Amino acid sequence: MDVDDDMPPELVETGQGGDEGDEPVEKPVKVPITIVTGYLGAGKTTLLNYILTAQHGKKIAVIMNEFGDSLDIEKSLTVNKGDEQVEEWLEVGNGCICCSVKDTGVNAIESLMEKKGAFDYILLETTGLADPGNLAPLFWVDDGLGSTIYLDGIVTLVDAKNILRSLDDPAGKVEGHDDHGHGPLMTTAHVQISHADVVVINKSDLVDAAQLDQVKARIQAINGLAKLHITTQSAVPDLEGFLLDLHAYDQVDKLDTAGKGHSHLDPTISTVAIDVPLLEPGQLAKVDGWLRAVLWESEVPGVDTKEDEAVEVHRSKARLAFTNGDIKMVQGVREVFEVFDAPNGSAGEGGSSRSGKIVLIGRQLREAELQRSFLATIQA
Ligand SMILES: Nc1nc2c(ncn2[C@@H]2O[C@H](COP(=O)(O)OP(=O)(O)OP(=O)(O)O)[C@@H](O)[C@H]2O)c(=O)[nH]1
Repeated sequence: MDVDDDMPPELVETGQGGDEGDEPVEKPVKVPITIVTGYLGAGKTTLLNYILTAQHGKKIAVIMNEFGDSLDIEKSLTVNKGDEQVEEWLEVGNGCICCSVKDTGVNAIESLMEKKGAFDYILLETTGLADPGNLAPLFWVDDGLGSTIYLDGIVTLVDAKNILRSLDDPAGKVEGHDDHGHGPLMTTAHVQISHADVVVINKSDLVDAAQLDQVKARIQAINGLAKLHITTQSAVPDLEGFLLDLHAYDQVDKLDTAGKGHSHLDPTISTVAIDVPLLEPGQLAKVDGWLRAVLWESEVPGVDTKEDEAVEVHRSKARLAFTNGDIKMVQGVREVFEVFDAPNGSAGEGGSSRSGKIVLIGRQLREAELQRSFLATIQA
């Protein structure tokens, strides 16, 4: 990797005390972190090696979560910074970083940056069995906590030859999602795709055009929002916008699902889009309440949902337009969601500012029912 050792550190020292007069207030530059997930053998290591050798001139920390069979108390984090490889030991309670590190993971990465200097970018490779929905909220740290890292997005690699089999293989049933023994099979492959902001369909050399189309259609049926890239040897054409600088959690740029999630090609997970009319400012609380019912309680307000029909939302995004000209956005992963003002000058999706949309990705999402429930709630 081409690293200029004289490159100024990106982490600007925070000013001490408040009496510097005209001194500009120095704030730490936040370092984006992308979570790279994907089934065993999909090509994650190939991707990370590809990034480390690409001539992009950025200092990128690649954190590989070495995960063996045993539940060791310590896991090795191998961090590649330029030519230098350093080993850091990260304490975890048990299991892998994704399910047990919680705040420790963020702290460990921050202390690593303190010791080793700032990176432009951090890529965190998860184990093949990781459920990114457990990991993302840990790195989606509240601004108020003053973290020096922020979650930029989730990239999922899939193996074009094996992904359809993985989605239908009962051996891959994901743990920690209670469906009361009902409902179609949900595998680790499902949750890795449903949470993804970018899906890289790798090993495209091992399938023909028709098989590739089938893979694409199935993935889009699950996650109608993710960007898809087709690769061999994990060679993405560029880094920015493909793997880095995704801003998947602090912007809502496009909510164009174009009906992709409606195909019912996947029995388990779908993407639904709910039209949101122009809202009065006072209706925001109702929208918030509706989202809480759906995301927190797994309920669809006004619908008597049977236990085995409970909704489970993995990813949510929304754009809300108000009569006073305000545009608000919603970002969510599992039950964690955030409503924020659209960045200045952004209409959010380049569309009309007089209407909005809520897009949900998850299990048991019945679009017409959700649409009716939403309208009834905001009009009540
Ligand atoms: N044919 C083909 N093989 C590939 C491609 N990309 C990677 N491979 C090979 O597939 C194997 C698995 O790739 P890895 O990058 O180790 O996959 P991984 O996702 O890191 O796998 P785990 O560490 O087991 O989770 C390696 O032997 C790679 O050389 C590709 O596009 N086509």
